[in-house]
Amino acid sequence: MRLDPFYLIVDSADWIERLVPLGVKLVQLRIKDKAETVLRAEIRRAKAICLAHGCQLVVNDYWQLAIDEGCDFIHLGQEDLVEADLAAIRRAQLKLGVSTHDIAELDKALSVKPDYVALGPVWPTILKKMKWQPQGVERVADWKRRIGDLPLVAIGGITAERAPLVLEQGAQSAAVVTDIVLNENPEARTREWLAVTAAWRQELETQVG
Ligand SMILES: Cc1ncc(COP(=O)(O)OP(=O)(O)O)c(N)n1
Ligand SMILES: Cc1nc(C(=O)O)sc1CCOP(=O)(O)O
Ligand SMILES: [Mg+2]
Repeated sequence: MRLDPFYLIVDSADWIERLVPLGVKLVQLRIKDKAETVLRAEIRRAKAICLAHGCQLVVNDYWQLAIDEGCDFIHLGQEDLVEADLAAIRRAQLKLGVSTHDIAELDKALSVKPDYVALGPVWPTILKKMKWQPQGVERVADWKRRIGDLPLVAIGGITAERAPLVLEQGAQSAAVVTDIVLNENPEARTREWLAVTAAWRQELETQVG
């Protein structure tokens, strides 16, 4: 499986409506602390927008809602994995991305045969409080050596300027939240991300044919 080198993460279908039409091809809907009716409506809207724009939607955390709403890709962290019904996820043929922060978590992630592994935080992040020290770009290369052909996603403190650094170290995709959504011009910043990741996207298109 190939992932677009630019992995946008946002917390609403409004953001998806605003940024996906600019050419984003991989987006995660990461919503926290909302009622199920709201989550369902957001997932449904996000799915329709992504379908119209040829963008892969990844639903964070809510694997059951993703199945119910006919989505095909979820992201789960280590704590999410404890609760998740992996058999149901497999039966529904959902692709699965899993977060990792150390070797024990990587072993756990690999044991569930994910479709990608995410490593973070590569740099300090302001999005959420994390107990992990920044991993650094060398750790991205180390993770890639450990997981071989399995796609690697780098996350945490990534900016348009830093994205090439993780892609050069073997990450297939660089995930981003605040560098875009807190930018004074998110549309312009999204275009910058598309531009700085274009070489890796082109390589992907050549491989896919
Ligand atoms: C691509 C990607 N990587 C890591 C995460 C973090 O997942 P998790 O550890 O479950 O934390 P929350 O995002 O749910 O707070 C992610 N969402 N996406
Ligand atoms: C949601 C998330 N998960 C991480 C991990 O390391 O698992 S870092 C992170 C935050 C990413 O946001 P930003 O691009 O603003 O730093
Ligand atoms: Mg989670």
